[in-house]
Amino acid sequence: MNAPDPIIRLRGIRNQFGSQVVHDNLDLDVKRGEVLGIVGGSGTGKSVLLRTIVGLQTPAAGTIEVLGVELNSASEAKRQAIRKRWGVMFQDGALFSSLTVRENVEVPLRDADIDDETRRALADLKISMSGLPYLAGDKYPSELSGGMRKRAGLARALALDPDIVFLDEPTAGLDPIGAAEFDRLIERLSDALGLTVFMVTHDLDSLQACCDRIAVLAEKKVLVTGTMAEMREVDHPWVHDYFHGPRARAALATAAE
Ligand SMILES: Nc1ncnc2c1ncn2[C@@H]1O[C@H](COP(=O)(O)OP(=O)(O)OP(=O)(O)O)[C@@H](O)[C@H]1O
Repeated sequence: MNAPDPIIRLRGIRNQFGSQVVHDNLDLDVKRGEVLGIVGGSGTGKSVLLRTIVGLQTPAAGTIEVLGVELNSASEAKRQAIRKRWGVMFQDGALFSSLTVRENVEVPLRDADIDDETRRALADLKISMSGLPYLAGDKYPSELSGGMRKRAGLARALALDPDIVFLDEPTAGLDPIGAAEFDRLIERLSDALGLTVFMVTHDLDSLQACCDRIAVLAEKKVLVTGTMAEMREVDHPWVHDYFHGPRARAALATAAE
């Protein structure tokens, strides 16, 4: 069987802020159905890369193809249609504070041609899929813990039954038990829904627990991609230190338990 086309295909991406070049000639393929972890030192442009793919940052050069559509040359209508095929969960959940959790999850569904009751039921379904208690739908973001806010952000990202979800540091700020639960949730959702997950993370436990592949950002590009085991064989100072450091050893030991 031929390998499936990449669901996301980046070629020659350049991002620059003033004289600071963040990405230069960056290429990346994300395969359909995989959970891809994006790692790299602080400031290597992981979040900028995520923002570039979802259209919040316009690159100075390069092409971004999602689901076979080159976004920068596509018509606005085509771009809009592709945008509905993905969901994004930002670090703090990025919820509207004046709306309840259910209303937040309903926001992406507002343009859909469905009645209020169906919209509400769909929102409740995504809330429960994200592991939140049923009553959480009536709460405001300020009434939730950080971990629950992240789950609410995930529920909103899942609102339109996306093909792809983008997660920016989903386990940052969670305690180890909450982080491990979140990893399991991502793994389950990806398996059950065939979701492609693009996850920016610093969390070696997450990489070990739920990523099929890892892409390392360094030297302004995707330096290397591969499995956790393959990363441990890479001869590059940052990659070596990261995947052989004490935290990597702890993550491997936890996974082996
Ligand atoms: N809107 C912006 N204007 C100017 N510089 C920016 C902007 N957004 C990002 N940068 C710069 O681009 C670089 C990459 O930022 P980015 O947030 O993507 O890094 P990161 O790899 O996600 O880092 P971290 O792991 O610390 O979150 C940083 O030096 C940052 O200051």
